Amino acid sequence: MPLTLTILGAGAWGTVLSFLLEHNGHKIRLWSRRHDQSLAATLEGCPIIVSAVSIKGVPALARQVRQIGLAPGTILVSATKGLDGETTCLASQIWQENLPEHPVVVLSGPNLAKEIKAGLPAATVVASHQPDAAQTVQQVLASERFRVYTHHDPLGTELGGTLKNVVAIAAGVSDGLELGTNAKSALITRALSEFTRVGTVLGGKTETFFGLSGLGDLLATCNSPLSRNYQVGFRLAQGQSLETALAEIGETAEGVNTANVLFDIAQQKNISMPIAHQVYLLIHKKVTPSQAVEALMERELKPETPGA
Ligand SMILES: NC(=O)C1=CN([C@@H]2O[C@H](COP(=O)(O)OP(=O)(O)OC[C@H]3O[C@@H](n4cnc5c(N)ncnc54)[C@H](O)[C@@H]3O)[C@@H](O)[C@H]2O)C=CC1
Ligand SMILES: O=C(CO)COP(=O)(O)O
Repeated sequence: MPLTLTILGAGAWGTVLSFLLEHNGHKIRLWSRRHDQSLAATLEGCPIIVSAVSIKGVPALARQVRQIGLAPGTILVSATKGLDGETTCLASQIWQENLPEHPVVVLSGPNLAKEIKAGLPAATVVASHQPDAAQTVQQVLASERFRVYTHHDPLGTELGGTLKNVVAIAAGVSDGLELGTNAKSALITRALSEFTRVGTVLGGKTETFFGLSGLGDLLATCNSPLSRNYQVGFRLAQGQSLETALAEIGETAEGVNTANVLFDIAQQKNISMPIAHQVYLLIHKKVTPSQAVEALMERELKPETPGA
């Protein structure tokens, strides 16, 4: 049955999600902070609200939506991949705190917006503690060009999509320095162990990090110049400053903020995150790209323990 749905955030991802939903026959109200639109009117009567704003916009927007109020049963879908700098919370946690009575569904997967916009096939995950809500979103969003899987681990699903952005910066550095395929394979594999380690401490399930929203998204973003986070790393390796790289990319690269928040989390919880640590040092100009590689290669020798 065709529905009227709201998408909050008219950036690259919000726009492509609206194309996918319109393709399935649904009517879309696309809200942007830049347009003179009433948020209350945009939300009214919509059974599903999709948020695709950058993490920095989520806390204020979630408070606004709470003040307006939603009809009982309205589902909130969070498509943001980031960590809030102030609270270290994920976007879905911010939404759930503000909308405690409403089902929250996390949407995350290897989903480079430009490929999906071009009509290329892709798959994603919708995860929630409320399986009915995840199934509803699956039915509404799935099509012959966008395969949607449900999942029961929203925290792990969202962490996979969020943590891989930091690794994508490192992968961009690796390619920018022309370190070759062996180096990048090692980087991606060790990074998967690293983010499984922090992800499970934060409450995600180990197996989730080996699925579409973990390994899947890691492979997509670490191997595609379409990834803005990869582009940040690539440009840093070519000698651009972070400020120039971000300005030229022009869209959100969540990995930069995530590296900062992750550094605080790793310190607080005493978790070893060597790759994320070097990314943090690099974006703060404490090491050069070559020094970051050297530091990773010269760490104390140890046995390999995949996934840990
Ligand atoms: N572009 C992609 O391929 C994908 C992006 N994502 C995630 O979706 C989120 C949005 O990314 P994009 O649309 O690509 O970025 P974008 O830079 O194209 O758009 C960002 C959106 O967030 C809004 N926004 C930014 N700061 C805000 C603030 N302070 N208050 C309110 N709204 C604010 C902007 O107005 C815009 O609508 C990010 O978390 C990203 O990681 C997830 C999957 C794929
Ligand atoms: O999350 C994404 C693909 O799944 C988009 O990656 P970037 O934000 O690095 O472009």
